[in-house]
Amino acid sequence: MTLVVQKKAAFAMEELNLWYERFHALKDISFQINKNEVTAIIGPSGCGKSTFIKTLNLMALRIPGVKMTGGILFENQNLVTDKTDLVHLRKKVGMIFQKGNPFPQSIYDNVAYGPRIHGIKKRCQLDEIVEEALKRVALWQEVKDRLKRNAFDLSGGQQQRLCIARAIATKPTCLLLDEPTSALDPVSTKSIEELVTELKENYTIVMVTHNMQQAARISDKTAFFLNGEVVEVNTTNKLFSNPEQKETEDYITGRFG
Ligand SMILES: Nc1ncnc2c1ncn2[C@@H]1O[C@H](COP(=O)(O)OP(=O)(O)OP(=O)(O)O)[C@@H](O)[C@H]1O
Repeated sequence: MTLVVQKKAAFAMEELNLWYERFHALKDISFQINKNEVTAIIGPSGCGKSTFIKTLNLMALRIPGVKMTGGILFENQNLVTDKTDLVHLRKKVGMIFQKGNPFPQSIYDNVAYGPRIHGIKKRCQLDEIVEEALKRVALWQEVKDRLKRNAFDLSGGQQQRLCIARAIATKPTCLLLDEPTSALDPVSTKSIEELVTELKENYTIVMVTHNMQQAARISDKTAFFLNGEVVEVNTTNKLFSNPEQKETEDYITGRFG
C-alpha cells in the first residue's frame, strides 16, 4: 500500500481496519488529520470513536484479540505494519482520558514521570520541565506552593489539567483526548476547552467528544463515525451547517444517537 500524504498531515489513515476477535469495529477508515488543528471525533455510542483514537498510539494493540490492517502513517512510518518504537510513539503522542487519572503520587512526580522515564535525572532540569508544563496548562499559580501534595487533593478540573501537563512534559507533537470533559462541571469544562484551543498552536489535537456543541466550539475539523465507518470528515463549520451526507444531518439534528 502506498499512502499519499499531504505535507500538513500528522496522521494519514488508509483503509484502516480493526477487529476485536471476530467483531469488525473499524472499517476501511481513510482520512488525514492535520498538524496544529483540533480534530473532533463524533458519533453515537459504540460507533468506534474510542477504538479509533486508541489506534493512533497503538494502545488498541494491547487488548488481547485485536487485529489491525491497513495504514496509519505517522512520521513517515506505517504504525500498523512497520516495526514501531512504542516508547518513542507514546512520547510523541500523549493521551488524556475521560477522567483525570493522575498517579497516586505528588503533583510534581506526576509531571516528572515521563521525563524521568526518558532518562532526565537532574533535579534542576526536572524542576524546569515541571514548572513549564504546569504553566502551559495554567495550573502553576494554583499549585506552586504544594507540589509535594498528593495529586488526588486537586479538584476534578485541576486533575484533568495536571494530566494534560503530564502528557506535554515529554514534549509530544500530538495529544489524544478521549472525552476529556465529560466528568467535569461547566466551569472546568470551559477552562479545558480554552486550553485545548490554545494548545493547538503547538500540538495536533484529536478529541473524542459526545458533546456536539463542544465539537462545534473548539474543533477545526470533525469526523463523524457510524457503525465503525467514517461517514464524513469536513471542516467543523461545514459539517454542522451544511453536511454532505444524510446520515450526518440525521445525527447532528438529533434524529438518532
Ligand atoms: N475490548 C473490547 N473487546 C470487544 N469489543 C469491544 C472492546 N472495546 C470496544 N468494543 C466494541 O467495539 C465497538 C466500538 O466501541 P468504542 O468503545 O470504540 O465505541 P465509542 O464510539 O467510543 O462508544 P462510547 O461513545 O459509548 O464510548 C462497540 O461495539 C464495543 O462494544
